[in-house]
Amino acid sequence: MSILAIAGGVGGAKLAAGLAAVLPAGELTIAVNTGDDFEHMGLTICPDIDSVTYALAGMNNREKGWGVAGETWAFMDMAGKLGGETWFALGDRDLATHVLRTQALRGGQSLSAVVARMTAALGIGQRLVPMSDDPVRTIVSTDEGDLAFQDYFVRRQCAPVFRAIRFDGAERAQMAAGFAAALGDPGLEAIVFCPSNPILSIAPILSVPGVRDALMRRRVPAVALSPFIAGQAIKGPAAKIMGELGLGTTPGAVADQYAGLIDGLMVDRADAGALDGVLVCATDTLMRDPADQARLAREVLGFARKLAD
Ligand SMILES: O=c1nc2n(C[C@H](O)[C@H](O)[C@H](O)CO)c3cc(O)ccc3cc-2c(=O)[nH]1
Repeated sequence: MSILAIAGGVGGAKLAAGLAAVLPAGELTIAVNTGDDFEHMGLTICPDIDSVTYALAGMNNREKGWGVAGETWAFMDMAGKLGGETWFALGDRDLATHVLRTQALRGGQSLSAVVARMTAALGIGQRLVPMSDDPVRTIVSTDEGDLAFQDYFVRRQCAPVFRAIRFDGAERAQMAAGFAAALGDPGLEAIVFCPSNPILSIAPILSVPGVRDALMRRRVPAVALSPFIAGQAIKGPAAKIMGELGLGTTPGAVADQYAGLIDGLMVDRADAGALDGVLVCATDTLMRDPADQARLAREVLGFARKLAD
């Protein structure tokens, strides 16, 4: 039996780590957003893949939600002294990931191959796959014009008003083989949308040709975990963006983002209440530590299995 999780970075990584901890090794595939990826200081940075990787390896920085725990910043300090860019912080340990990945990609390896090798090296027993091996780049249209994703998210701290989003390269991108294999796995038991930002993190995955169709045609239950508690995002700009788009942050607004793609929505107890078209399950959705992540992962899987009955 197998489970497919669909995840962005910070919020997604926590549930992904919980699922990885409670499922037997090899039974979980996590398909991860690469729309946030970019070239910076000559390196290919894949923030969501790295956030999920570090979380599954138990080496993530829990306060920041990205990067490595116990990080040092000598490289950034020196780069700043030399007049280099410092708005996007690359820690010394994290830097090794970007350098080795860039070297492998330039040597002709696919992103999938690089991710498989690095996750294995860090002792991760579940499959982590990029949504695609082809470049897809998220562009945010704002009141100040179009911004590349990290310019909007990190450099401008999401301050410009969000108007629209597009995923450059998506129309030419192919689903990564490992993602397609998980979607087509006859032993697939359930699909889980992690509590990532539906607009910034999940929409790019759905923009890859074939992904939405395959999810619509699923024969197994699909559940999403809402990233909101009482209208507020646990971390990040999801509430601001959903507000600026006039969508709101209610469970209904989340369910609308996944219309036709989910059978159940897990929400916090603060948001309990029935919805049309999807079954709702209310629980404590805040993940403070690995124990919460594992508990919530078990509850999400239990909910999905109940939907299959
Ligand atoms: O807010 C920040 N996020 C940083 N992130 C996080 C990242 O840009 C976003 O959280 C995601 O793209 C959104 O999911 C990094 C991620 C990496 O993998 C490597 C370096 C960074 C650096 C920053 C940073 O300086 N500031």
